[in-house]
Amino acid sequence: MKFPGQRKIKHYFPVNAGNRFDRESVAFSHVNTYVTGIDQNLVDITARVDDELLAEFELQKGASQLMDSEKANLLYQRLQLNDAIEDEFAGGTIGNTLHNYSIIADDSSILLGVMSENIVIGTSAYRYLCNTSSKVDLTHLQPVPGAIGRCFALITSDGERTFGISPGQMNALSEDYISEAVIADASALLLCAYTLADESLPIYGATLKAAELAVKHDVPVILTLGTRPLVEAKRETFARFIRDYVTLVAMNEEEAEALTGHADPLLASEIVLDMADLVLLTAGPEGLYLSGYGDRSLLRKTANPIRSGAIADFNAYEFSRPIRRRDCSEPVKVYAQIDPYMGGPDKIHNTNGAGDGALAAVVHDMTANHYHRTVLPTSSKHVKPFLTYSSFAQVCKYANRVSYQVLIQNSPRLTRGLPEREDCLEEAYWDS
Ligand SMILES: Nc1ncnc2c1ncn2[C@@H]1O[C@H](COP(=O)(O)OP(=O)(O)OP(=O)(O)O)[C@@H](O)[C@H]1O
Ligand SMILES: O=c1[nH]cnc2c1ncn2[C@@H]1O[C@H](CO)[C@@H](O)[C@H]1O
Repeated sequence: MKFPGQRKIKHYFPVNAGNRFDRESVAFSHVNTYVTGIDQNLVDITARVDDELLAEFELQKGASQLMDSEKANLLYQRLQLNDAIEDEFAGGTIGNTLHNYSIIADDSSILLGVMSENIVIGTSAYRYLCNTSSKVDLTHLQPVPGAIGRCFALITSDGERTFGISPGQMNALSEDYISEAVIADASALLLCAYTLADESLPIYGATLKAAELAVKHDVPVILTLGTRPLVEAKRETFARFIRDYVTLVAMNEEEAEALTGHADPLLASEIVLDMADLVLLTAGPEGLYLSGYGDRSLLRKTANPIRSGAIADFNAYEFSRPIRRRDCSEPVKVYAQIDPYMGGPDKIHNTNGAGDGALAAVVHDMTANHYHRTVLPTSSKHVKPFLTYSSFAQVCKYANRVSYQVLIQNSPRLTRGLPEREDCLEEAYWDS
């Protein structure tokens, strides 16, 4: 696997500068890592629409919502008639994150979900397979006799995306297709709130089984919250699930407010830290926040100016590395924030998937840490079971950079990794 943001070799390798053994054991060892995750497999049908069309089809702007197949077919016909469809491309919040992880980390991932057993050229299933990185292992998917899901990703002129979901058989995933071996050896298990929305669906049971196995095998569970109305409707259920199973929660500001009642990102993160160990909160043009725990004796002071918001001096220890609360002798909440990379792209056509991109970067840093610990358990990097390889501040930079890449591509799935060097930046950007 590639190490995250290998811009400053000195910063990442060798860990103990000049130690030839360390360098060689890293270079020559063949440790296989991968992450896994469960998704409602679907394709994104991206189309440009106006607010009137959203109103006509009773779609709540900015949210993800289910549509019955009659309405979905009518919408599809209308979009075709208006020549509004830009793309039909593999989507799904976890599918995107695994794909992007595999692209930026050059490492494997295993996708769990359903796939049509008969693939016909041009169908959603066909497109899904065509647009997924070959590093994403699709051999554990459950075959189903019908179609996978369709997600109408409707983009309005303000760049906002609204999702209408026609589920097909995307929720048919049975717990029989959740293999203990796959979960036990993974560096992380990625889940989304969407598969926890309806207890009567098979995919709900599959998600619960995967989460239980992950906890049994001490594999970090990562939960991304999906969409505000769902979090509002299931607030208590999700809070309980997070307390019981989740290490890292990823969400945007709206989902954070729905979960905690706080619109302020720092206050919302503080509350979520009482349920989980690490919180990624993306805030669109305000950048993103990464919050978690540091152990008091291992805290590292920032060299950046100290900042205050709803929490005073919140970034004081952003150079520390995140660790689970239970692994701290004296846990201290640590916060970091970063503005959009380069201020964000000049023009944003479509923000779809920018949050998934940020999460893929955090997952990459966590997996790099797992890999390094497996190869070099005696390294000074592993005096404690840290969750990431890099500091809060560094992970923020990386997540922000990957989001930017998604935004300039206008598509949630990256076609290639990040450039090795940032020509537009001074090397110093990657220090610290
Ligand atoms: N308007 C913007 N200007 C600059 N940067 C942006 C803008 N919107 C998003 N970003 C960047 O993308 C990151 C993630 O964006 P956002 O908070 O919109 O994610 P999200 O709502 O979870 O997206 P999705 O659910 O579609 O994946 C932000 O942290 C920021 O770095
Ligand atoms: O209900 C859903 N289940 C799974 N994925 C979804 C759902 N709604 C939207 N997305 C996915 O979220 C991605 C951006 O984060 C989009 O690519 C879309 O496919």
